[in-house]
Amino acid sequence: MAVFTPLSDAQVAEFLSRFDVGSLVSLEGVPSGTENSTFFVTTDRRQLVLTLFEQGEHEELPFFVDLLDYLDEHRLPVPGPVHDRDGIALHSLAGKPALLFPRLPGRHPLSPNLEQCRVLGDTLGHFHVVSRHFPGHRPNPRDLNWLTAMHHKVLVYLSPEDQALMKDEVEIYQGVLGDAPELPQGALHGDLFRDNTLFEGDRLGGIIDFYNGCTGDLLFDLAIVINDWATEPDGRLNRERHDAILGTYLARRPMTPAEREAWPTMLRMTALRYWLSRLLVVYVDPPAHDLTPHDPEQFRTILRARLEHGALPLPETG
Ligand SMILES: Nc1ncnc2c1ncn2[C@@H]1O[C@H](COP(=O)(O)OP(=O)(O)O)[C@@H](O)[C@H]1O
Ligand SMILES: N[C@@H](CCOP(=O)(O)O)C(=O)O
Repeated sequence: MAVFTPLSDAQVAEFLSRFDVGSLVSLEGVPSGTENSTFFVTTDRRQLVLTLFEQGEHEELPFFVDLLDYLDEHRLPVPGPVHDRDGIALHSLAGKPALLFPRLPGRHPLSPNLEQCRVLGDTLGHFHVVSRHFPGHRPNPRDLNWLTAMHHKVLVYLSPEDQALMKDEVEIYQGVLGDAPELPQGALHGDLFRDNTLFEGDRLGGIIDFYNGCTGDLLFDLAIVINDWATEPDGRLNRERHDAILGTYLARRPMTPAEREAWPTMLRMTALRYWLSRLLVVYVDPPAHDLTPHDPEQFRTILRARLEHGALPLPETG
């Protein structure tokens, strides 16, 4: 259950009256959210999603609005925030910052087929071509500096073997990525897991949940995608999904030589990023709400598999 702040029909009807979206017909809390309160709102004119921000840095919300507006203007499949009659998107409701979005069609592809992988790779490639010119700035909150600063907090909860693994890995990333030439930069989704996309058959209805959005190494975003979308339960890469995603991505945005060099390290670093963030949730900073945390072991397994088997060859593009 993840509606942390219940809303009445009257509150939402009054809220909607500043927007040109029609009148409230029905309001439904969305149970699957993890951080914010999300509602499906139906009016006599359209289907919408209302999000109340429960946690996080509220001063960063204008960045997310600007990023979504920018991507929407560039015809990426994202929920461009609905602006009111005065052009304002960000409001307050029940004492919480609130945004209204179009409701996008589709379901999360938990076992994506190869066409869905191709579509996702193509869309992310397009996203990154466009996002290189996004003028906003928000440093990546889960980059190597964060890993370096935070990994100490969980070491005490790990076996001696895992402590050594985590410490050695962070040191290697500092060596490899610290000395590398700057990688191509742009705006990132920052958490593009399967459950942050919606597909209707093979059509991508949209990419949602931009609250890890930031600016930084584009390769970081791509490595997150490969680790989530193209990994077998034993942590090894699934070659077909890997090639489907990277084939279409690289056709849109070929990697630079520095990115090719950094790629195996980036796959490991983004696996460790989730191993660590999930460990922090379990041991150090559990959420105020009673939600089942994601399993840290899954990303330890992925990290170990990347270490043991390395990266797969990158597919050739036409
Ligand atoms: N624009 C949207 N269109 C359709 N469904 C959405 C949209 N935004 C959110 N959802 C649904 O609400 C759920 C929770 O939203 P999300 O932004 O992921 O919340 P949280 O950050 O709390 O996890 C999503 O898994 C999805 O099912
Ligand atoms: N998708 C993530 C959750 C979001 O990451 P966080 O660093 O913002 O906690 C996961 O599967 O762990």
